[in-house]
Amino acid sequence: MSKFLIRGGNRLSGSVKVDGAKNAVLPILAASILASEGTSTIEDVPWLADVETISEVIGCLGAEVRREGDSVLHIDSRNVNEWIANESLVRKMRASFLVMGPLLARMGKARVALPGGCAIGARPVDQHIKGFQALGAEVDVGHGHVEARLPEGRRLQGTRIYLDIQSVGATQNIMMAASLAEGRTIIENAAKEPEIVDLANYLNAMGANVRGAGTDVIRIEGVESLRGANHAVIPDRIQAGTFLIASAMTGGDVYVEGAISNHLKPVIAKMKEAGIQIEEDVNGIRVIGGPGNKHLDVKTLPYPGFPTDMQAQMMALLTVLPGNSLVTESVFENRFMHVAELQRMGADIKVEGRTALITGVPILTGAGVTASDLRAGAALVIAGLGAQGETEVNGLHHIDRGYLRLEDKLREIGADIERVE
Ligand SMILES: CC(=O)N[C@H]1[C@@H](OP(=O)(O)OP(=O)(O)OC[C@H]2O[C@@H](n3ccc(=O)[nH]c3=O)[C@H](O)[C@@H]2O)O[C@H](CO)[C@@H](O)[C@@H]1O
Ligand SMILES: C=C(OP(=O)(O)O)C(=O)O
Repeated sequence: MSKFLIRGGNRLSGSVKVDGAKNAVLPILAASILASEGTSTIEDVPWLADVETISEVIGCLGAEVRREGDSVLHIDSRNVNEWIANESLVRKMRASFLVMGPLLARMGKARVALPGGCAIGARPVDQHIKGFQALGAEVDVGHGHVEARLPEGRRLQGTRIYLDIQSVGATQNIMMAASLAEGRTIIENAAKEPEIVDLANYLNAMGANVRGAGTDVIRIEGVESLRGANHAVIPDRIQAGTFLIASAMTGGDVYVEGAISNHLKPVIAKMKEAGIQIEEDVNGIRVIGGPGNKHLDVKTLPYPGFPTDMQAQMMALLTVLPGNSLVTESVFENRFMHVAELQRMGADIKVEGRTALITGVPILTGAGVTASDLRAGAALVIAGLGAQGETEVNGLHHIDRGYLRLEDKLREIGADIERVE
């Protein structure tokens, strides 16, 4: 088992480059199996554990996935001929469920294991299923699987779908399926995340007709077939936000190259509110100083609200801001697993339901801690960078799902961090 050893206290400084977004590339690779002609070339692909998993999932369905260099993938999906996704791979990663919509549209039937919950919540897929049913599929849920079928010889039928929750994954799965449906589909109360826009851009490059992505009404005119296309993945706003907060935690001066400030508005606004200096330009974001001198209230919400995927990292920073800060997690019901670990490092946090009250302490102290999920892990690394003494972060497989060479990147900007086996 590997772990990070972090000796806290170094001020971070310099420039760090953002990779392509994990949460954009996963649906894009799922969508690539919609192409019955041509090949896709996807650039700025971060070769993360999750990206490897989705590549294996589509590989088992008959797609040929070839890596070129560090960040390019070529996908040939012409021979996709399987309709059952590999169960052990799906169980490994929830986002594998995103192959359900494309498979159903391409093959007329699909079976994918129920992804189940994880450390942050139960994470049901009822909105995905509601979408497939509205598009004309018969859906059975049982024995740990979701199976969807179209009547013999029929295509999915365009329809109007109102999502009860602005679910990112359900919006993506329905968008992908509807791209090959007969007629027009309208998704109302759709999620508006930048990763949805990126998926729509890729689908449109494949020959789909998706309009309105990034708003809460998405219109999709179905087409008969899609072809492979070239696409460059958007920068990872969560990785970028993690570096911004890591720098602030150490009172550093870091330029996060490639970060799109428009995608990070709520994070930047909160950091400025805490008294941290942030400079934005077209090529990136610079954060100067920190950790800040004023407590904050933060509530997670669907985009463009404060991202739940930045909640844990922000909480790490709040542990050392003066006064009482409040964090309300409204997207997932159980995303406070990092609290107990931050407490081990001296943080003063009380949790009541979905709200955490954080009373700032002057400094955290290094301790042995364990990541329970991806962003909890990032929060513990941030805490370790600012803490006095040595912090040992275990559970690195969670962190590796979403951060490429995190320790190398942090070391390049001055952190004292190493991975030991
Ligand atoms: C791979 C990926 O892109 N993951 C992101 C995606 O996850 P994911 O797509 O799973 O998140 P959703 O937006 O679907 O989930 C939001 C909320 O809706 C609930 N829900 C969702 C679907 C459904 O059918 N029924 C239902 O009740 C979930 O349990 C959760 O409480 O968006 C989340 C919210 O921004 C992020 O934290 C994840 O990092
Ligand atoms: C929760 C996350 O990912 P996933 O939906 O893949 O679990 C995340 O990226 O923070």
